[in-house]
Amino acid sequence: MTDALLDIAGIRVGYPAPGGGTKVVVDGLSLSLGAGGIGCLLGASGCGKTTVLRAVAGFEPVLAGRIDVQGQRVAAPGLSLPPEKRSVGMMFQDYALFPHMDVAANVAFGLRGLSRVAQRTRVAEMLELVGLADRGGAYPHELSGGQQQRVALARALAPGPALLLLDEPFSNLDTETRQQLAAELRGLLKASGATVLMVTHDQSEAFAMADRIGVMDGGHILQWDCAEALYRRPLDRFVAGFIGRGTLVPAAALGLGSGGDVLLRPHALRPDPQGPLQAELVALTFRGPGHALALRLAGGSLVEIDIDDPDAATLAAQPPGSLVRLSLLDVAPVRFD
Ligand SMILES: Nc1ncnc2c1ncn2[C@@H]1O[C@H](COP(=O)(O)OP(=O)(O)OP(=O)(O)O)[C@@H](O)[C@H]1O
Repeated sequence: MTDALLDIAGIRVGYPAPGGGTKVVVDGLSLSLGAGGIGCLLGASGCGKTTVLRAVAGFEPVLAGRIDVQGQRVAAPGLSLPPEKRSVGMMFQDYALFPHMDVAANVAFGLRGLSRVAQRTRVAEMLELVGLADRGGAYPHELSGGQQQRVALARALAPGPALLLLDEPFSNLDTETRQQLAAELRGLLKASGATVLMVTHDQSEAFAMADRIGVMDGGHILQWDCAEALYRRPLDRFVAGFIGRGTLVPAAALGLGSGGDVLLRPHALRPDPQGPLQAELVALTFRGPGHALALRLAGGSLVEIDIDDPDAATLAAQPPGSLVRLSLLDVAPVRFD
């Protein structure tokens, strides 16, 4: 055992297959989170993110591997502690607030073991934490989506779980509210001291929320790292393509020797009349702010780079098909064999 608050080692999780047997959807997955850390599983729909949360919460057994919470084994083959014995709280995609209960009663829902006075104190603390101290008497339909989400968070945190699981916490909110709330929710979670494992398919949410992110594909974590490391030092081609904007191009197309492919980020190349590289101009598009320049490199790779307004003004006079000279700014680009 380690001193991590959540330690998942090599879990396999599956569902009954229609024709009999088991369809394995998570395999050989490991991660570990220290107390107070926020971890996030990031991946496309169907890659197994929710299944991992369900296994940690105690709704799905593990077929191999183990899960420890606070040093206690909660899941292993043949062992599955019931959800209520795991000290794990969960906030689901749709919040599922009780519509006929006011905010205070919703938050008190998981506190039935406490005295009335203790319940009232804890509810007040939680509503204070999420900035809704004066809304305890309101009903869910009287609140905005963002406020409802904060009530759901207060309800999930109220019993003081060692670990909080958040499944797509922003899925009900419009894009603008999401951006604003991701940073706010991170602040609330950090203030609460909770250890959190969340899932999302949205990279900007993962970046805004998490200390560590696991990029998932096909039931595996390909890389478990901080946002910056995923962007700057992706360990494999899938992560390189999935995180941030960028294109893998043959090293030779950028005048770099010894083969393989290079990850070209949008700021890695810039127009430069004295530059050593040459590419064909495909299109110049105003993005607001800045411009995107689509280019065809030697060998045929199509790439898009971001350029400054002065460079765009110079290139605006050049027709598609003309040649553009370039220099490579990224002196040590990420390479794959
Ligand atoms: N109860 C179930 N029975 C059978 N198969 C299931 C069940 N739940 C999920 N699956 C399958 O397991 C795979 C992983 O699903 P999961 O919900 O974990 O993915 P996800 O990454 O969370 O996707 P999403 O973002 O769409 O929720 C999918 O192929 C899904 O169809």
